Amino acid sequence: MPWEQAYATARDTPQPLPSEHLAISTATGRVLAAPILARSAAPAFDAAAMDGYAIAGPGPWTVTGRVLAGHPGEIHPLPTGAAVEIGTGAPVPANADAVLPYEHSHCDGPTVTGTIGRQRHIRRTGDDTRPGDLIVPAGRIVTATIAAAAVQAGTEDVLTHQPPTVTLLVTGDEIIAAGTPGPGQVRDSFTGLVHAITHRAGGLLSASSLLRDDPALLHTALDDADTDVVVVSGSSSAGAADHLHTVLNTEKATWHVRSVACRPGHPQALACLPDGRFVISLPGNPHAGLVAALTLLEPLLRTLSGRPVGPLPTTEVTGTATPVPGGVRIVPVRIDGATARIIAGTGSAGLRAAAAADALAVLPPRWTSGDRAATLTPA
Ligand SMILES: Nc1nc2c(c(=O)[nH]1)N[C@H]1C(S)=C(S)[C@@H](COP(=O)(O)OP(=O)(O)OC[C@H]3O[C@@H](n4cnc5c(N)ncnc54)[C@H](O)[C@@H]3O)O[C@H]1N2
Ligand code: MOO
Repeated sequence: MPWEQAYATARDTPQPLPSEHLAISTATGRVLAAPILARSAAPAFDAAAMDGYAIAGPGPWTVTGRVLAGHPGEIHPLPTGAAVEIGTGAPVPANADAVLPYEHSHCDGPTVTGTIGRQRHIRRTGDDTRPGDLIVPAGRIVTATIAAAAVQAGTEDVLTHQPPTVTLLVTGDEIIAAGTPGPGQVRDSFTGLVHAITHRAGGLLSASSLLRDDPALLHTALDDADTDVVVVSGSSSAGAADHLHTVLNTEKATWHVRSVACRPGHPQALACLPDGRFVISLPGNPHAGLVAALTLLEPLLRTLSGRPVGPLPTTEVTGTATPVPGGVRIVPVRIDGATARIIAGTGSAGLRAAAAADALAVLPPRWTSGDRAATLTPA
């Protein structure tokens, strides 16, 4: 399958997960399934914008009391010719015309004098937001600022898409989770990468384990994975220890992507189990696995989580790369202004070039230096 079609299939095959009500304080990072509307006005009452005196009518004024923010009890209307000392954020008595800041007023015993300027220094009820006003539309990711604006407007719970949950199964007899590899062993490179890409795409990596190359173990682990998506690293190819395709066929999975015309990463795959769980196969070579995670896992999770997947950015790419007949070559690049330069010495196993890169450029079959190419962003 062409690389572009594989990316579009991962993006377009799933539906966003159902929505659920959440307390706004726990909704940061979720995608809104419904707009946030103001439940109450902000400010909720006429409030002083300065410390000073609330005054009614023409001066001089007689000070009759003091109102600070959080004032308990009733606040009486201010008779003409009267003033109350007032603090910023305190409710302004009815009938007050303005707040005179301390620095624009003079107090002599019970009498205050001063000049009302152009500014009245009163924040009127609903000046910022009225009940029913749109705070943000559906589809936006809840940020801390959106959450703060929502509570300011009296909205304490929101409707958001559920985040897709992910299980990672790292296969390979040679793979170790930590420490220094012994002879023939390889330290796992995928758990951190899959965690970061899952998180960036709005998902949750809720389980992760290492599996020996044994089809029965893979079967059981797939059956037991109680998540929306199962990611399997390694075991994607044709070797005697590569069981994933056989196991998925036994499970009667539907293949959506099975081998992609790209290097690195051609054995990557996307399938769906009969119960609706998605399985993504990341080739074991770490650079190939990274490419596959950006090609299939990220767009799949973005759609499941309700995030829009816009067109990939493109940039002018310079340098040399070996073309892939009938497919795309994916290369790490350093971006310098409007141009991306290919980092030399890249293969499908090592990640050093990808670590030094700002992006991975997707070079089409007839690409020559200076042509534009789509880019993916490593996590
Ligand atoms: N006869 C063929 N052989 C291979 C083909 C092919 O088309 N025909 N494709 C090659 C390509 S391309 C890739 S990519 C790999 C894919 O291999 P698998 O997904 O089956 O993975 P393994 O064989 O288990 O491992 C390959 C390689 O990656 C290392 N690896 C695996 N998991 C991890 C991990 N978690 N962290 C770090 N490194 C890992 C593993 O040690 C191997 O070196 O197949 C080619 N062969
Ligand atoms: O996926 Mo393989 O070489 O294309 O690493």
